[in-house]
Amino acid sequence: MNVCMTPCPIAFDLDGTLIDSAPDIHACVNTVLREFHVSPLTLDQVRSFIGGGVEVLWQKVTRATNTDPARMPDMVSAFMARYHTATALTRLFPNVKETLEILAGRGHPLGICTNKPLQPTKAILDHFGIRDLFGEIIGGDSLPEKKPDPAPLRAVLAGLGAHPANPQAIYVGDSEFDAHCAAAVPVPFMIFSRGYRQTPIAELPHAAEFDDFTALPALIESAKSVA
Ligand SMILES: O=C(O)COP(=O)(O)O
Ligand SMILES: [Mg+2]
Repeated sequence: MNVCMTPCPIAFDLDGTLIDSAPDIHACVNTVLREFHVSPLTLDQVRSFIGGGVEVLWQKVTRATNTDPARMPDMVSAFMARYHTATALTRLFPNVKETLEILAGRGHPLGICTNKPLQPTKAILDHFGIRDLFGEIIGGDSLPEKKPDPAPLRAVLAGLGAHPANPQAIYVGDSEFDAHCAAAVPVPFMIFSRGYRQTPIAELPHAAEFDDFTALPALIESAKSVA
């Protein structure tokens, strides 16, 4: 696998990595379930459904609530109508903004590769005043493919100036979708351990693990010496 040459492009996942968005997604899901006269789900349930994008989320919601899958398109539409304004309960994970500013200040081109649709992605980045830090943003509906397919991450890295056939870059994320996507590109994957993954970290391909964003710049620097 290629190693990162400083200052290499760095792509970030969004939900469960930069932002703790599960409370807003949970509230939004339950508002729609209420509208459709379906019993609500817990925050832990909804958090465990995040990572694959909106369709995967709603497949899991309809399964967990024993809802007729034929109702899913209407529920997804009702959810999407609310999703881009669902920012009130979302927080940046600690030290995210400071760390992004440090990495940008060192010259790393930064990007976002998320399965979250583009409109709510841009809305939440604007909400936190961090959208301008990212030179390329690919959402779950930007391309026909979603993570774990490598196409979205390849598109982000190409947009950040990485060589298409030889991307010397790093991906930072929290989930199974991210780990397998990075392995398929391939680029080294750094996993944020406080996110929404369901699998033990040891079972996921990763180059490094961290639980506080203040540790990330040093991990990225040390990736230069990974053989
Ligand atoms: O919206 C989702 O389900 C996942 O979003 P993420 O790719 O930023 O984790
Ligand atoms: Mg995620």
